[in-house]
Amino acid sequence: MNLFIKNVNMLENGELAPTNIRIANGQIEEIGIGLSPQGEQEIDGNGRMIAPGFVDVHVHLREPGGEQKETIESGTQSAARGGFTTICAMPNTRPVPDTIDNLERVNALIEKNALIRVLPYASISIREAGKERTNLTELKEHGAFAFTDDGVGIQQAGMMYETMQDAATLDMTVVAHCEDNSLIYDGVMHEGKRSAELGLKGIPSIAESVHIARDILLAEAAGAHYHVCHISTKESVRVVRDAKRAGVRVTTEVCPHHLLLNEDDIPGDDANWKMNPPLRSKEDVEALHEGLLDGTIDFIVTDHAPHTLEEKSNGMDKAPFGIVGLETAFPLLYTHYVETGKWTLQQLIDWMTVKPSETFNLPYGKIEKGQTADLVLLDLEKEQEIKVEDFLSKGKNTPFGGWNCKGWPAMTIFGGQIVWQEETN
Ligand SMILES: NC(=O)N[C@@H](CC(=O)O)C(=O)O
Ligand SMILES: [Zn+2]
Ligand SMILES: [Zn+2]
Repeated sequence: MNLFIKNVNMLENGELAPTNIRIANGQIEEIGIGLSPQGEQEIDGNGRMIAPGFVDVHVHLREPGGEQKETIESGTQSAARGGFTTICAMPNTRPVPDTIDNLERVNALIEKNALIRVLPYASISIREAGKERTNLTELKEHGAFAFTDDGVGIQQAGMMYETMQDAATLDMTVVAHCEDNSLIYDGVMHEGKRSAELGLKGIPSIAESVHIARDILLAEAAGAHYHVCHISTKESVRVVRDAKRAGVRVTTEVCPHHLLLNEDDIPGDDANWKMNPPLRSKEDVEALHEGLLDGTIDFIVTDHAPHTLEEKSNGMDKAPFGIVGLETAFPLLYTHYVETGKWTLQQLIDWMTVKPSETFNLPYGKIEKGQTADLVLLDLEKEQEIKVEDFLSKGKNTPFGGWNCKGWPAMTIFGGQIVWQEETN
């Protein structure tokens, strides 16, 4: 069924302007104020905003192997509810997509169960164990989006360097979770004032920044595109900024929670506040904001990391790292930064659509004639509390439960099909 989306507002040069969109055969066929329906199914936007479907290159879907936490089906439902139409699945699953067979298994599961586009990462090392490198050429041929061992850092500089050399030849990106294991000291939160107050072990900032500095020099030598995951410290921002100035092909991403929260917000020994990297200091958060605004940080990702209620009820010391994020990212950022005038709506939309797409050469994140019709209708006026029981994700692990936000997705369209819409009564 073709769609005619009428009475919507679209960003044009930073301003919202009324328009209509005709969708045929899954693609955007026409955009314009003067259009009228030609027998398509009509959707009345009622003046709400239409944006490109969001793109998130950092999502943990847990399948195969972690289906009690999330599945490709529940994770993509959650993504659709959050307004996302393209997500990239991290490879810290069981098995890890580290061989052709294991990657093809993921491809088959995506084909069968995904509601939106899922692009799978393949790993850098076998089982993400950091011992033996995977065959990047084969994994690229079988559809790997990029290469990463997210969840752990690559400890050996030599392994990272060889990976980057291969990736440069293959024109692929190396995506890095930066964490030097010799600098973690069994920490469960940021090492600072708050960890001392709570009597919990801290992860120092250098565990991240030292790895980024090392990798930037390796990327320069190898001539590879190197992308830093979930940047969180002020030193990391400085190092990436300097590297960009020096002409190194480095890009990076930041998560909503690292922009919105700092260590002082952690109320106590509650694992809904435990994630990797941890919530850092106020100064770190300020540096992340500066980095985003000056282009050092390229875009926003959720690092959606679902875990079970049981695992997360074990306190900071024992619970796994990670929080969910797909269903709260846009409302949280819209409410706290666009509504308050700190960012423009265009900036936020770009950081969630066209910027990640451009960084990874993906043909998504824009509303243009001939583009695949991946769209989200946003109700910027709708105000509602974040209720974990409403999440379509199996993961309910978030520190944002009970927060009141504006700017909720009302409908998500993927490839010209409605894949999610808010319940109206
Ligand atoms: N971010 C997290 O705290 N956890 C992630 C792993 C990761 O992104 O490093 C997970 O897989 O649970
Ligand atoms: Zn990570
Ligand atoms: Zn991650």
